[in-house]
Amino acid sequence: MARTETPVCEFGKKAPDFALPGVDGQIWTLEKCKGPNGLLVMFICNHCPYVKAVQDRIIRDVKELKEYGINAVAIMSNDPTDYPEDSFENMKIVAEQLGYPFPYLYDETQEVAKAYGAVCTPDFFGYNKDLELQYRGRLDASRKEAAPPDARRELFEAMKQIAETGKGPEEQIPSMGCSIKWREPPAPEKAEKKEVENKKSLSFKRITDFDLAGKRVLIRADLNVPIKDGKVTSDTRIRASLPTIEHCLRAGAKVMVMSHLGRPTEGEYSDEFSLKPVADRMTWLLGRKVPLIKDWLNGVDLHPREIVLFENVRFNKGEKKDDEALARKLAALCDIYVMDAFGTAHRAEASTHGVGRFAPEACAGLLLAAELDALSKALENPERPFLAIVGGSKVSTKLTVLDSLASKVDQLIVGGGIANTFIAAAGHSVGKSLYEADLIPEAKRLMEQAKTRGAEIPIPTDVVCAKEFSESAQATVKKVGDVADDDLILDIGPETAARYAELAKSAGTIVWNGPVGVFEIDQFGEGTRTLAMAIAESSAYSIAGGGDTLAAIEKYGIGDRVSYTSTGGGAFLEFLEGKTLPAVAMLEERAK
Ligand SMILES: Nc1ncnc2c1ncn2[C@@H]1O[C@H](COP(=O)(O)OP(=O)(O)O)[C@@H](O)[C@H]1O
Ligand SMILES: O=C(OP(=O)(O)O)[C@H](O)COP(=O)(O)O
Repeated sequence: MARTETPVCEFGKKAPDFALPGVDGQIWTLEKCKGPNGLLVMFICNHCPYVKAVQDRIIRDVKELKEYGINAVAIMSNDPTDYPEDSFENMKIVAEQLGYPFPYLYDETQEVAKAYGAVCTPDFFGYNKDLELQYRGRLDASRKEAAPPDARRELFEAMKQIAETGKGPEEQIPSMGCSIKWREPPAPEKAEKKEVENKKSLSFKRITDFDLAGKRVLIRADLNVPIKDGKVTSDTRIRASLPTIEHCLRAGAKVMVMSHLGRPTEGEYSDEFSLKPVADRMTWLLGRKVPLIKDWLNGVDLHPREIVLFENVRFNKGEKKDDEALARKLAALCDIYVMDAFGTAHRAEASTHGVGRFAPEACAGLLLAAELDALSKALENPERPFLAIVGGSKVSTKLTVLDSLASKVDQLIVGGGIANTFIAAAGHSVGKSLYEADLIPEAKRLMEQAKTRGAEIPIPTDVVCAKEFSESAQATVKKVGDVADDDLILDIGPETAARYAELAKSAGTIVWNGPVGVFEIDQFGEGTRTLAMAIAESSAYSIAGGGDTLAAIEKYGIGDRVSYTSTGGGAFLEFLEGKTLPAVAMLEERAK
């Protein structure tokens, strides 16, 4: 999502005409849209955070401007292929839900955006009664977050002035937003970051090798996303899974999607780990109902182009242990099994591995194939110094990969529960913090090993502690040697964060998995925020991945400044280690 600013206003330029379909079923032209004293043409879309931040202000301003004889029209010109939230169907839903008081039009060919010279969403064009351009500035000081309620209403004031005098203000501050998603992007950035050619040819079947019409297709996606109060708080993994799902639906398949969520007790249903919020979010993104099926092991009847989501695979006994009987049951549900869960490809479980051994056909989905292609290319010849940042809470999964990772990278920094284990290994108290006592000897060995190579795994010199794990807990910065027995270390301290940020700024390549603190709670998020900003500002090629890391990237708004974001965390660390991921090994085996 590239951030873009609008150019200066070309005063007097005439508004290009158009005839576009609206969400109300009508065709709208410039003449039909215009008000007695002028017209506000807005290029907006559904998915862009800059638009979402001001939707309510746009509605307010448009309503009030009508009183001054100014009408408004909104045009959506994005290619929805990679942004299904922007589909015409979803435009209808958004317009209805928010009660847009203006026509919302779909510019499918993108010709209208090109004729206007629109660059981003939101991009505002304010015209006087003769349809001459008088304003090309922003709505107000909002960016991805809404500006304070008393922020100057720059767009409103300018349009009011245009209604009254026919002229816009001299001083105009450009609008900022996500770039328009062009069908044939000229953007070198996109080519550089996403269109990675497949140098290492991977020997497995791909979904595009099959005729899917009428076939029962079982897709294993990784929809393990953060959820709070029954709502998905970061849907990046869901959106990344949609191209495969939409490909299958378009091809006329009967589509069954399965995923895990969190780590529930196997064999037991629990509301806490239900995929219900995910089904709701998918319904919204796809613009069609995605029913969640609770009892699915014995199969479901579907028509071609129908889709269902199966309830959490980890509610099934035997899932984690890759139980053969369970895997055979899953395999019997389909004609083609599609492994698309890159984030879980490092797990040999019944739904990621066993099922593929027994299904009539097994292949990789679009996401899995794209991730493997992109990561192989990006890591082929990394620019040095090569820095890895490993944090988060999955200590046993991640600490054990550090061994081979340490020999691949020039610098390794640790955070979260992993750093706590290293702090304990260095002989300090970690109080009641998350750490893995069993892995202290391994952490000591890694530190020794790094020293003999003349390298170092630095441990934090200061940390942020609390007495309890809660949103209202008080944060106290302490020297690492001063942690009390009843303390929880929940973040790296400011001195440590600044040191790590310097390393990030001077790196040639950065891989980042795992927040370095409990970033979901603001008072323990400063370490992760500092590091995220340093990654964003660094000229290094940066790769970041992991369910919660993606959420942190979203929270700190650096998505467009990370070179490549992967949906995998542990999976991409293991891939980086050089391991063949079990799910990929299974696909390769099936292709023999
Ligand atoms: N010091 C800490 N103590 C407890 N939890 C932590 C700590 N630091 C980070 N975390 C938690 O780790 C979680 C992310 O860990 P993980 O799942 O390993 O990352 P990812 O999903 O990006 O691979 C976050 O929810 C964060 O709150
Ligand atoms: O979130 C995931 O991994 P990640 O935290 O390493 O990104 C995957 O969905 C795998 O989940 P798991 O580590 O519970 O097997």
